[in-house]
Amino acid sequence: MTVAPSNYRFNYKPHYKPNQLICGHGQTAIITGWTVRQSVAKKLNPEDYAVIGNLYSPTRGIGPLIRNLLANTHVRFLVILDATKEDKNAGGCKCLLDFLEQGFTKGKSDTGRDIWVINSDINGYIDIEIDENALETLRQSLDYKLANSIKEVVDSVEEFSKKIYHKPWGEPLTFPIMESSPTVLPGPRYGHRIEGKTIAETWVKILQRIKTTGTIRPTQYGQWQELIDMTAIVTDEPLNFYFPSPNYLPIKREFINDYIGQILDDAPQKEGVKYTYGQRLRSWFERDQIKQAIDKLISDKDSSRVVMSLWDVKDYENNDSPPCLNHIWVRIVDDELSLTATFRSNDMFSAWPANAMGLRELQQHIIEEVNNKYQHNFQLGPLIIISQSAHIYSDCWEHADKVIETEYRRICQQRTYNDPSGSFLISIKDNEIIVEHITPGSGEVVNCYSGKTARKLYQQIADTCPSLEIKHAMYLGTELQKAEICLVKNLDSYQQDKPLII
Ligand SMILES: O=c1ccn([C@H]2C[C@H](O)[C@@H](COP(=O)(O)O)O2)c(=O)[nH]1
Repeated sequence: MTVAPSNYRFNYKPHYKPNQLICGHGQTAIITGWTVRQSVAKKLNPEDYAVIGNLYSPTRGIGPLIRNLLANTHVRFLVILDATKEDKNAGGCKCLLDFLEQGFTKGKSDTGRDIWVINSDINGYIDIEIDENALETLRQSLDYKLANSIKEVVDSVEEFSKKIYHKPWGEPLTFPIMESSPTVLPGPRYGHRIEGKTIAETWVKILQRIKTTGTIRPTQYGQWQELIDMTAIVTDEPLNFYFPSPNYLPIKREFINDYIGQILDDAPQKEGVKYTYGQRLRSWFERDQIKQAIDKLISDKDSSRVVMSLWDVKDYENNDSPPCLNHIWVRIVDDELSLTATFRSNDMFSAWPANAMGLRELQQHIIEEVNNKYQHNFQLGPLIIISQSAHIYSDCWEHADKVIETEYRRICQQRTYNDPSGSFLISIKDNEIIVEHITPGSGEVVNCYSGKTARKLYQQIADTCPSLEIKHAMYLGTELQKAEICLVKNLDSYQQDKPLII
């Protein structure tokens, strides 16, 4: 602290968000949270404050605020107005206070970038490009007061401005801003459901899902991108397998012919030779589990006990390559035989297509045997694969991106209108929007909604039918809004799927 030179007057120079700040000439920065900054400014003399600005969000706002403070080292005081309900909800002011009082630690952003995380119950971030020592010096150099009202802000600013002139705490500092375009989008980590007609189509959708929303994390094999408990449902893979032309799958038909034996056929146990799935299924537990499954279905086609186990409890001991495929379950419902396989760990780029084809072959083998012995004609149902750690290794990311680029859009353009949740017929009657929910097959009406606004109706429909397909749900939203416009404007021209004529 030094004695004030008689004519000191600072100019605050905002580097970030300049048009959102009210600048003055003092040494006190005022953070108004969600309170309108102009309503604070008009009670103060610009000679007494350095800057007045809002802080809405702890995740996006504290970073630029701190960058500006580092570039204006004459600011030695902060007054933080944490007054409104919005402030408490957003937590920005509280988080800023925690930065000053408790500091920060290195961590990761949502998209996996390194970042300084404020030591707070509230998520608050500061760019990693800002030097740690500079942040520490800033924390030590600022005196601050919390205010609950504009009056308290005015009192605190007056008190600070009476204080003796403080020397700037250092040279102004600026740090580069990394323009990173995040590659990972937010999304649920657990339990994705992906459906496709063929293994090839399902695979492309899997790659897209993991590459866009999977978590990037280090593993003993290097980095991978991962989602947990991904359920892939292949509905119509043909008997002799669909190989696209040109073939974008990571395997050829010849490889599959050989690989199928590894799932269906027994193999002798030899020391030092890795297990095969066939061996685990046919002999490892001193019984032929595939045969057991077939016999069980023949004796009780409705059984829900048709299970094959591949994980051996001894796999924890002396096995540095325990099986990835752990559990198979077969079920007949409505004369349709489905097979569900669970992998504890699944390399979705390189291994999943072969795993899926091998399992489809097993499913076909079971249905043939059951049909032969049972003199019945059970149909081939879906193949369902639950991949618990569904991952793509980093050395395949580029290749995966290429497959997504060329194939994913094409697959998305194949429009189908067969949402198993059914369809909705929208009309206007007696000054209300009427929505009839009909079954996918015979079109029977199973429910009816009515209301005057799209919002009320979409909320009801979404709550009642939460498994609607996403494109179908979005389409419904647009149709309901069209119907509402017709209702409000007294037009009797609403026709589902037809352009709105105003
Ligand atoms: O049929 C298989 C066999 C192996 N893997 C992959 C999954 C993992 O990436 C790796 C095995 O590693 P561990 O989980 O056993 O460490 O091989 C498969 O995806 N399918």
